Amino acid sequence: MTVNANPDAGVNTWRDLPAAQQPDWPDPEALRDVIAELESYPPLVFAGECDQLRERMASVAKGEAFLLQGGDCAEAFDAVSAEQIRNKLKTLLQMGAVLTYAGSVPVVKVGRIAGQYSKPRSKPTETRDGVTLPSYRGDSVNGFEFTAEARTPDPQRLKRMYHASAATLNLVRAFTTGGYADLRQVHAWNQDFVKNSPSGQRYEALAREIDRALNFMNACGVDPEEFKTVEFYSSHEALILDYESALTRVDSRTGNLYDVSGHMVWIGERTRQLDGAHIEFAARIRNPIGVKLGPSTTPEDALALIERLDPEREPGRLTFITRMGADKIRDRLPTLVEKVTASGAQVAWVCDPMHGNTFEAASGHKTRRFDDVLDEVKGFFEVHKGLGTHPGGIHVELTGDDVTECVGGGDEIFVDDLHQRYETACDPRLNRSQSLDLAFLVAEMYRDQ
Ligand SMILES: O=C[C@H](O)[C@H](O)COP(=O)(O)O
Ligand SMILES: C=C(OP(=O)(O)O)C(=O)O
Repeated sequence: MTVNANPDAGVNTWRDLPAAQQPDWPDPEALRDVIAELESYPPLVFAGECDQLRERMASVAKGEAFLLQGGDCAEAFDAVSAEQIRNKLKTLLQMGAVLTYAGSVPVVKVGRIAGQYSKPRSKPTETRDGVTLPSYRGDSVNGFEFTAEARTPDPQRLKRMYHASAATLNLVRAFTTGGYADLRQVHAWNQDFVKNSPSGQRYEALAREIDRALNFMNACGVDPEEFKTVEFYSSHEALILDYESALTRVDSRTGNLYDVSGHMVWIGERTRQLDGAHIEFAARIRNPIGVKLGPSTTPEDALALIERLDPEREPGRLTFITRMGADKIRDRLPTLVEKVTASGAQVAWVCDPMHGNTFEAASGHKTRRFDDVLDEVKGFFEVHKGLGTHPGGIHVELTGDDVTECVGGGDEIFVDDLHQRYETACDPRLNRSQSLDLAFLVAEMYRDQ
């Protein structure tokens, strides 16, 4: 059970510090009313589930498990549909099955889902044809449409984020525990991918091996019930601190604070200032925490983050999600990993191969090359292999739909195809086939490791 946090519990200490990337809410009183209402809402997740994920992440940090974290760049209110949620989940489960088999380790499955509604932006405003308006900051803040009305931050959207997250999580829980996620079913989807897509055929041998392994388990009399459910967790960037702190509660078992808006939350590259509000907020809660580390991160930054967020050096508490770019990972990551390892901290190292590899195509679309994404993951594995440390997982922006946002992949998307189904509201995602491609290729890398 969690109960509302009283102000003395430390949930609001971030308010005294500079908070980057917060919206300019036009009406502070309206915001206060929304916060008060959110504070009265029931938790979206239980503190005990966050503890369980922290234990799973401890296995990742110790080299005994692999993290698969993925989902939309920005979830959208009008995409809270059974079909879209199912497609995303299905893709993640298919990727998870391949990685589990090839890596022979448990795969911890975490969605960028049920709360990923807020976006940090490079620029506070956007100008089109001489008109300047606030940038789109995610459906939790303002609308995507380029009109003054849509772009004005509206705190009522924070309540919509809560309800959209609740509806999504409800369906995810139903799918993952109600039989839809049965491993044999997931494997059958993978067999379809291998059989029916040109890129899938390259993975026929691996798919056949998985098939034989499942048949073997069956023949050994493994209880089919064992295959029926899957552990799946939610995560999002803890960006809008008024929302995150309104959903922070005291766990009645331990007296600790938990952000019950999601199981795991992460702090982004643009908001991880050591003396800033986001790190202060993250330091107060007991959820497993991720921090994004871009190419400018120094070993001193990483060690200071550990000191603030994981003073007890507890495996599972802190995950470093590196997003260096394919051209920098082999140069920047080794020193970070070396110095952190030498300090005795046991963090989980996870590779986000998306955010360091974005560029603008001639058509004006923001895109990423599948080959760069793959190369960053390769670099990540190489660095860890060289240092004898554990490549703990991948963090990917993806969708279960056949969008055309990233170029390349086995069923190749060309720059000229980008306009066909470019649906993201912010950054380009891997589509279903590119995501499965990535899973099979990462599985091969994990094996070689
Ligand atoms: O998803 C991450 C960030 O929100 C995004 O990369 C920022 O994009 P921008 O540079 O278009 O603002
Ligand atoms: C904004 C994001 O990433 P980063 O903080 O690494 O730029 C993100 O993952 O949505």
